[in-house]
Amino acid sequence: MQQQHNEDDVILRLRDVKVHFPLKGGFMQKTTAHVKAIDGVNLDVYRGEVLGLVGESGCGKTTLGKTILQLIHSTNGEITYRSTDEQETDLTKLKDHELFPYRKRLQIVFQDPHSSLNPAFTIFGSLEDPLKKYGIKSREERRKIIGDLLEAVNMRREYMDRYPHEFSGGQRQRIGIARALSIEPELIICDEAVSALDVSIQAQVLQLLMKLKQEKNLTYIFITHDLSVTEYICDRIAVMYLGRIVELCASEDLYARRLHPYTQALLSAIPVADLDKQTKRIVLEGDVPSPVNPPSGCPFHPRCQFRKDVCSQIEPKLKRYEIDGRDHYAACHLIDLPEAAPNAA
Ligand SMILES: Nc1ncnc2c1ncn2[C@@H]1O[C@H](COP(=O)(O)OP(=O)(O)OP(=O)(O)O)[C@@H](O)[C@H]1O
Repeated sequence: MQQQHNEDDVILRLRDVKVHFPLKGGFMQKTTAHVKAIDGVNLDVYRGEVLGLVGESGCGKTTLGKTILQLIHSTNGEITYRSTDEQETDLTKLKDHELFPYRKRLQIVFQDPHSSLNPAFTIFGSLEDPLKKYGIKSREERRKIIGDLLEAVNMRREYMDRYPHEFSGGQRQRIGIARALSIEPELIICDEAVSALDVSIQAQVLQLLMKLKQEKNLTYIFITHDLSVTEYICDRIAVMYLGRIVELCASEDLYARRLHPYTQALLSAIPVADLDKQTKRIVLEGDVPSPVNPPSGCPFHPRCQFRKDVCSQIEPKLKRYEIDGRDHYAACHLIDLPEAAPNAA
C-alpha cells in the first residue's frame, strides 16, 4: 500500500525542468527550431520508493532520466538532490567536476546491456572502472567487491573473468545491475531495464531489483513503455505525454481510477486476466504530435475523444486531487472533481 510521504522524505525534486534541443539547419548550421523534449516537469521523488515513468515512445522518458543524472543539461529549471545528511544541491548549477560525488549516488541501468558492456573487456575489466574512479586502489579489493556484486545479482564470482558474449541477455542485464550497484548509489534509474528480455527472465530480473532495493535501501525511477510491468513493482506512477507529466499517483490508484483520458487509453490497451475488469479498448486518433511544434492548449487535445473548446486554448495545469485520502495529480480540463489545496507534485 502506497503511503503518503512528507517533505523530509524527498530525495529528488524537479521544478519546471525543460530540455529543448536545438535543431540546426542551413548553410551556417543556425538553430532553426527546438525539440521540446521536456517542457516543464515538476516532480518529487521520495527516498525508498519505486517511481514509474511511463508513456509512448518519444514522450521524453529517457531524456528526463538522463537530465536527472546531468548526462543531458536542462534548458530551464531546478533538479535538487537531497543526500542522507539532508544537504540539498541543485545539480543543474554544478560544473562537471563538482558533479563527481553525485554521479556516485545516482546511477542508470540501460535497456541494452550488450551495448554498454565493452565486448573487448572481461566483466572484471568493465566493472572495475567505476571502482578505480572512486578510489578502490587495490586490484585484490576490486576483485573481492566485484565477486560480491556478482553474487548479489545471483551469478558466480568466477564469471568476472568471462567476456560479455558468453552470457545470455538476462545475465548481461544482471551484470549491468551489478555495475550500477558497484559504487553504492542511493538512486538508480532503470531505463527500459527489462524491456528486451523474455517475460520469464523479466520476472527474475524484476524480483532481483526488488530484493536489492530492500537490502540496500535504494530508490528507483523505473522508465518503461510497458504498463503491465509497472503495476507490480511501482509505488507511484507518473504518466508522460509530449514532455510533460499528465497524471501522477499511487500505482494502485492509477489502475483503479485513471483520471486523464491519455492514461485511460494507455491502460485500455493492456489485456487483464479478469475479463470483468477489462475496459473497452480506446484507440487513440492520429500520431503523437511533433515536440517541435506541440499543439496549443492541452498537448493531448488533438487525439482526445472528449475534447472541448477550452482544451485547444488553455494548457491545463497539473492539479492535485485527494482521492481516498491520497494525492492524485492530473492535468486535464475535463476532470470533474474538487481540487485539493495547492501543493507541488
Ligand atoms: N539529442 C537530441 N536531439 C534532438 N532531439 C532529441 C535528442 N534526444 C531526444 N530527442 C527527441 O526528444 C524527444 C524525446 O525523446 P526520448 O528518447 O526522451 O523519448 P522516450 O520517451 O524515452 O522514447 P523511447 O521510449 O522511444 O526511448 C523525441 O522527440 C526525440 O526525438
